[in-house]
This record gives sequence, C-alpha cells and structure tokens, in this order.
Amino acid sequence: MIKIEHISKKYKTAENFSVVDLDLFIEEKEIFGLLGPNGAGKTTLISILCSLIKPTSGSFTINGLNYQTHKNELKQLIGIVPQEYALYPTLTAFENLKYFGSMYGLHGKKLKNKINEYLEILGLSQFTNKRIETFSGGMKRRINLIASILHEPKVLFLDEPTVGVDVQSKNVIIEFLQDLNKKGTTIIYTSHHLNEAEAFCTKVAIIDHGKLITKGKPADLINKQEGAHNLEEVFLNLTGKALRDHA
Ligand SMILES: Nc1ncnc2c1ncn2[C@@H]1O[C@H](COP(=O)(O)OP(=O)(O)OP(=O)(O)O)[C@@H](O)[C@H]1O
Repeated sequence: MIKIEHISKKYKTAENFSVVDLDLFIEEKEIFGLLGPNGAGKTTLISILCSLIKPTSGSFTINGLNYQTHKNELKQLIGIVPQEYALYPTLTAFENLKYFGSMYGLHGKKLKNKINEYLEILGLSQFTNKRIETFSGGMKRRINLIASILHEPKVLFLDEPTVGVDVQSKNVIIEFLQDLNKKGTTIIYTSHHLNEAEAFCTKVAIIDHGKLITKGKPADLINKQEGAHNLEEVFLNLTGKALRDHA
C-alpha cells in the first residue's frame, strides 16, 4: 500500500509549486489512475514516488518502506515505465532487455527464459534479434514495459503507457497489465485517455494545479457528479474547459 502525506514539490527554477500538500492512500492490488490536465503534476508525483526526484516537503511510504531509509529495498519493490523510451536504439530487443535485467541482478537461463516469455506474450518474439531503432512506437512501448517488470516488482508505475500507440498495441498493453494485476501487482498509471481509465482503473484520483480534486471508483465518481454519464464529463466538470497552455 502507498501512503502519501502532505507531499509538496517546487522545482528550483519554477515560480509555483507543481504538487501542493497532497495526501493520498493507494491500497494494494489496485489499478490506480492519476488523471489531470497538462501540467497538473502527475509526472512530478510519479517521479517522487519512484525516488527519481525529491519532494520539497512531506513524505511517503510504499508497503511500509520509507524512501529515505529503504532506498535499495524500494528499488527492488517497484518498477517504472517512463513516458520517454529508455532504450538503446542500436541494440536488439533481447540485448536491451538483458541489460535492464542485469541491472536488477538477473542473469543466465532464468533471465533469458523470462525475456522470451514476455516477448511472446506481448507479440514481439519474431523481433527478438532486431535493433530497437527499427521498431514502431507501439513496439518500443511494449519493450519499455518488459524492461520495467523483469525483476517482478510488486508495484508498477507507468507514465502514459499507451500514448502514441495504435489500438492493437494499446489493447495488448492493457490486457497484459490487467493480467499482471490479477497476479498481485499494484498498478499506478497516468493517462489522458479517460475512456481507457474508466474501463481499466479500479480507482482514480483527479489532480489539478498540483492539488487533489477528487478520488474514488470511476462508477462512484460518475454517480456523484450530477448530469455526468462518463469519467470524461466528471473530469471536465471538475477541471473546467480552459486550455492549459503555457511556455
Ligand atoms: N524540471 C522541471 N523544472 C521546472 N518546472 C517543471 C519541471 N518539470 C515539470 N515542471 C512544471 O511542473 C508542473 C507540473 O508538471 P508535470 O509534468 O508534473 O505535469 P503533468 O500532469 O505530468 O503534465 P502532462 O500531462 O503534460 O504530462 C508544470 O507546471 C510544469 O511546467
């Protein structure tokens, strides 16, 4: 379970806080969606929970482990699928995955079998020995996903895992994540696809301007919001229709 208490974050070069005094509790085995307009603070929050950046104030624990005192244990416990592809373009799919597996102390036949098993499930076996630079966006996303779960994390964070992929790749990714979740992995993901989140998530939190606006089961949030028929309508009602452009 993830317990977030009074987390705030202000980047050194920023004028405003990106996350503001945020409290959130995510139970084990949830598929939890972090939703919000551009610039709401989703990536910042996920980056804090993955210990990629430090909060300005506040604290959090994952399965009771504090990020300040149990850094190594947390690294084994969690998996991270970043928004950007974190792959080596001139290496093959297999070489990339072998490299990422070795970073978690995995090697030999066990690692090889695991890589081949995931490549098969995600429809990529025939591309095992092809260079990543020849892959489509959807194929890279699936490799990125495999790289993050070779060490079998109990908690998996994904930052927009289905952005820029076709419907076929998206379905394979979502089904794969649902299967992982059934086997016990807690999933925390960000997305702008509200239909997808409505169908996929057991709970969601809507954040805006770094603050928690609401949280709950998608169906409960829809029922609660007068006149709303789906999560997108709830989202627009709560966050407004104004564009969030800034430079
Ligand atoms: N490294 C940084 N330095 C300064 N400001 C930053 C930095 N990263 C993000 N921000 C600012 O923090 C705020 C929240 O950004 P964040 O990327 O967390 O939002 P987001 O909800 O993930 O947005 P998106 O949906 O566009 O990915 C924005 O105002 C952004 O400009």
